[in-house]
Amino acid sequence: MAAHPELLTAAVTVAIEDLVRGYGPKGVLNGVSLDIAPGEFVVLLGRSGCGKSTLLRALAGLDAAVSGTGRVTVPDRVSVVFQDSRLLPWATVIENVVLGLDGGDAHAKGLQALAEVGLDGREHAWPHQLSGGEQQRVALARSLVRDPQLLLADEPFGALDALTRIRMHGLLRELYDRHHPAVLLVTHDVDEAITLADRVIVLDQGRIALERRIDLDGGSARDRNPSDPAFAAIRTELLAALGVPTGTTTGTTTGPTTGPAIGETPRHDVARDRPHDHAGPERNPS
Ligand SMILES: Nc1ncnc2c1ncn2[C@@H]1O[C@H](COP(=O)(O)OP(=O)(O)OP(=O)(O)O)[C@@H](O)[C@H]1O
Repeated sequence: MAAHPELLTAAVTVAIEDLVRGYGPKGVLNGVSLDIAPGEFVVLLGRSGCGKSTLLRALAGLDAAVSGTGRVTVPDRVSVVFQDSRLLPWATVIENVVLGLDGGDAHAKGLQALAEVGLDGREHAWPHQLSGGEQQRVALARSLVRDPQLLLADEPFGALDALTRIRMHGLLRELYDRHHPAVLLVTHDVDEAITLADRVIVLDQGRIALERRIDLDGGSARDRNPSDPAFAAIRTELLAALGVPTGTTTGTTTGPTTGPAIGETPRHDVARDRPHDHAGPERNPS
């Protein structure tokens, strides 16, 4: 979908108007309208198959094969991070980060981005020499080096172990606070959504079932603790919107060390099965 920069105002970085998408006769998105403000961190939450990735792919311009109507307005600089890092195996870390980047300062920018994700000194490594978490750090560096106005992230931490995932939450928030792009992040994980988002959108059967602003932060410091009763209340609300009864464990219980204590509501992952492997054209892999 083409960008329409003339329509973007200071108040809106993304505008989605009555988006309908389907594969063949199958309806996937059934009229989604959503605006994202500049610098707003929006998390899209929903069960497997509800259309999260389809929406994200529409914003990334990766839905050429999908029929539909509606209008999507995105800024010029959009970066995408997927669940797998999609690094080129035959290119070094720095080559992956700066691939396609113009300008004589590309290398320096790449090194700076790698330092920001904690990988200084690893620029000459090959992707296979990195852990999964490190590969996702490279993917983040590759997206940030392009100074995106919009960062799209499709379950970027879904394949990582619980501890690495928590570290990546911290890193992503740090990078976000420094660069402040608008973000749309897709996840199954309710606690991840509450931890990261300014606003959570619950998608159900291709429609927005709930929009919830996350207003947990008192002062300037961001301190969201899954054991906090206010956090737990939002979790209950989101789970209800997802049709999950309170107190029910519905999937993996990869509880973080900062997560609920024993006896409290367990971590909820609303996936019913493994996420799909989204094969298809990759116009803008970073
Ligand atoms: N390339 C495709 N061809 C046909 N159907 C597809 C294709 N990609 C997705 N679908 C279908 O569209 C629906 C929505 O898929 P989508 O990947 O957007 O869901 P999702 O919410 O991201 O799921 P998950 O959390 O499991 O990744 C699913 O029923 C899926 O089977």
